[in-house]
Amino acid sequence: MRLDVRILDERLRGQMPHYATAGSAGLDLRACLDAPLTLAPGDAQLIPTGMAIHLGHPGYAAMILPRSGLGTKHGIVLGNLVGLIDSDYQGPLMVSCWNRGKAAFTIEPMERVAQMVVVPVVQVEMNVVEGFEASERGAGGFGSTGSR
Ligand SMILES: O=c1ccn([C@H]2C[C@H](O)[C@@H](COP(=O)(O)OP(=O)(O)OP(=O)(O)O)O2)c(=O)[nH]1
Ligand SMILES: [Mg+2]
Repeated sequence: MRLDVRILDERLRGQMPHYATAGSAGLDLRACLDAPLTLAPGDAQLIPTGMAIHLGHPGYAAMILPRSGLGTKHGIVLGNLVGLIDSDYQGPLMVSCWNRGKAAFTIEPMERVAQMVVVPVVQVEMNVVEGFEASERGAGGFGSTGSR
């Protein structure tokens, strides 16, 4: 599908988020920083991606997720764990970068810091009931099926 995007940082032109391979799910988002940003262990900073998107239909959302390399090798994940972008949001797309590691990490301007996945959404209407039709699981959870 086509996604309306506004470029807010001219440096993005020519390096717009794109699918790195034919089968990629995520579009890498760049840190539109003016200077390198060092995150001390435990620090989080909201970083602009240099663009705004408008999904424009309640049947879609976008999720911002960590990149696995940065997350596992350097502890750079997201301050909100997952970013959820509403279909009617038109403001600057931001990434909260959190250094959950033990060493400082420097994010360079225009480095790819996270990835965005567009997903389908079902909006529901709450239907209040007194009880549920029986299911195989019922209220079992939190390991109820065993751990091995
Ligand atoms: O990582 C993120 C998370 C959110 N947003 C933007 C898009 C999203 O549609 C909006 C609101 O996000 P959310 O609903 O998660 O935050 P909130 O704290 O509930 O704010 P609001 O009261 O504005 O909904 O902020 C981002 O740019 N990056
Ligand atoms: Mg909200």
